[in-house]
This record gives sequence, C-alpha cells and structure tokens, in this order.
Amino acid sequence: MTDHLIDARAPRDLHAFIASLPKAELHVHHVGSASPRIVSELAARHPDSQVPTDPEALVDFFTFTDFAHFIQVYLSVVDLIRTPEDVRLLTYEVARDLARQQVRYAELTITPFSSTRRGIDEGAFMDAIEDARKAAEADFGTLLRWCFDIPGEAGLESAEETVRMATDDRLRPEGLVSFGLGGPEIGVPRPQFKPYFDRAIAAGLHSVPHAGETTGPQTVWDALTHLRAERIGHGTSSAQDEKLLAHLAEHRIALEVCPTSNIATRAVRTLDEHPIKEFVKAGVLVTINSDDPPMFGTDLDNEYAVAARLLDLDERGVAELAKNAVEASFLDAAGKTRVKDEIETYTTAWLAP
Ligand SMILES: Nc1ncnc2c1ncn2[C@@H]1O[C@H](CCC(=O)c2cccc(C(=O)O)c2)[C@@H](O)[C@H]1O
Ligand SMILES: [Zn+2]
Repeated sequence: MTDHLIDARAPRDLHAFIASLPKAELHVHHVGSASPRIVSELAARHPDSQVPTDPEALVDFFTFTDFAHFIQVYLSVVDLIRTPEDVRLLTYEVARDLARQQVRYAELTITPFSSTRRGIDEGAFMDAIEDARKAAEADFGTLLRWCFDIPGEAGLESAEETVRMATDDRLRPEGLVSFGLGGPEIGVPRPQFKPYFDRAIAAGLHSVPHAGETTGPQTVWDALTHLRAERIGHGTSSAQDEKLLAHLAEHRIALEVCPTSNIATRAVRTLDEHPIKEFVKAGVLVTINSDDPPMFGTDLDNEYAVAARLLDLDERGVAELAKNAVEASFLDAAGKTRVKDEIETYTTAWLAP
C-alpha cells in the first residue's frame, strides 16, 4: 500500500491496526483488481489496446465521469485478457495483493462470459482460475472462492451462458460458491434474470446480485424478491427506504458496502454523504469491501480506514466490521470460527496494555 491511499483523517495507530488485521473480502472484481503493474504489463503485451502502458498515465485513465464511463474503461481492461495464461497471472497476482493486506478469505467476482465471448476457451479459463486459486492458497495462505456474475447489460444471452458455465459439471470450478449480476442497472431490470438465478440456486449457489448501486431501492426489493438475494452488492439506495432497511436488518441480508467505489463512479457525491451510518443505525449487517480497488485508487485497508472515520470507530469497532464480513461470507462454519478467532486474538493482543 502506498501513502496516498491512506485516509489521512484516520489516526495513524488505527491504520497500523487495520493493516495487520486479518480480514475477509466479499465484493471485489477479478479484472477490476488488476494492479497498475499488471495492467501495464498486459497493455504492453497487447499494444493495439487503448489502455496506457505507463502506470502514471493510468491514474488519469482511471478517472471516471460517470458509471457508464467506468464500464467503458473496465471493458478496455477486459480486452487485455486474451489467453488462459493472462487469466492465471491476473488471478494469482490479485491473490498476492489480497494476502499482503492480511485477507484470509476472499470471494472474487468473475465474469466468465466477458472472457469466453472474446475467444478464451471455457475449459482453459476454468483451469486457469482454479490453478491460480490452489497456488495462492499454498503460497499465500489466502482462500479464494468465486462468484460468477452476469454482465446484465450484455443481455439474456450472457445470463444463459453464465448459468450454463456455473452449473455444467464438466466446467463448474470447485471454488465456485455464488452467482451474481453486475454492470449498469439503468435499463437492466432485475426480474428478467429470475430463471437464471433459480437455476444457479437449484445447483447450490448463493445469490449475490449488485442492486441499488446506481438505481433506487425498488431494485434492491427486486433483487430480494425475484433473485432471492442473500447479500446485496452495494445496496446504497436502500437508505431511501426505511421498510427496506428494516427488512435487511431483520433477515440478516448483509450489504457489501464499497465507499470509495461509490464516489469514483459518482453513485454518491461525497464520502460524507455516504449512507453507511444509516445502515448501521438501522441494524443492517454492514461489510466493508473494495470493489475494483486499483481503478478507484483504493484498497481494502483504505476502505476500512474510511469506514472507521465515517462511523467513528476505534479498533474494537473496526474488528467487529471485519467479523461481519466473515459472518456474511460463504465460508463453512469451521472456517468462520477460525478467522473470527484470529481477528479476536489479534485485537485483544493489540489492545493489551
Ligand atoms: N462497481 C461495479 N458495479 C457493477 N458492476 C461492476 C462494478 N465493478 C465491476 N463491475 C463489473 O462490470 C461488469 C460489467 C460488464 C458489462 O456491463 C458489459 C456490458 C456489455 C458487454 C459486456 C461484454 O463483456 O462484452 C460487458 C460486470 O459484470 C461486473 O463484474
Ligand atoms: Zn461490484
């Protein structure tokens, strides 16, 4: 992590605490996690792309005018991933960055449709992510699991292809635990994806669509009712609907909150206007996540520092947030206990006189 990422208003000690705190990351995109080094390496390999090869120039390239612009830039990075070896390298390097931040467990959102439609063989794609998952676990001790998401704007063909790859026994990777829906929400109503989520859920996958990131609370209701969401990606606009907040709290539907992302894509105007405080006040299970960290000039540690400032948390409060993510994860019971115990042991030792 570099200094510019540090939320300067959080106390230094709290930063040190966060940096070594064992964590779980539940909402982070595969391609959106490519570090400037990986992006520029891939861009140099494929000079016909519009992506700058100079990491400095990437800062400007990753400045977005709105959500649609963000998706356009995101897809230009997707275009850089052309071979199974690109997929393997990206996945393994993402795991390295997570491990560096003491992430013990991560659910990585992958959009296989975007890569297979660009010509990467399906089986080779699955082998590449699985190979990287196993190597990352052995080399870094970080457990990776997958969420396959439908890029909703690409239409129902993308939904069909994604659910097929997620449920076909010959393709479905061992690390796959959940099924999602991403991309723009405007003009992409959630209910049309119900049959695909039904099939994924019937095959044992958890439902974790994005909703209420760039549209209102009705989209979150739709994700709950039609897609049987167990967690919500962002859910930012839930704050506009008290009944919805009460429903999320009562049913322990966690929100995957990604504060800096919401500012970078202009879904929320300023950090101080972010509704995270309302979520906590309403008793909603809040988890802290990074979404597309290098594209948004952040990382998970910084997101915890931002959350600590917005929620006025000390070390104990930050540790509780970290436990929320473990609790809301799709780790098995023994795994959850192990990581929560690790968080507790670390926190107790840190606070000991
Ligand atoms: N903050 C975010 N909020 C929402 N989604 C986010 C966020 N960050 C990253 N994503 C990713 O963006 C993808 C979008 C890709 C997409 O829309 C698209 C449209 C048309 C064609 C194609 C194609 O592949 O040809 C793809 C999603 O699948 C998702 O994984
Ligand atoms: Zn996302």
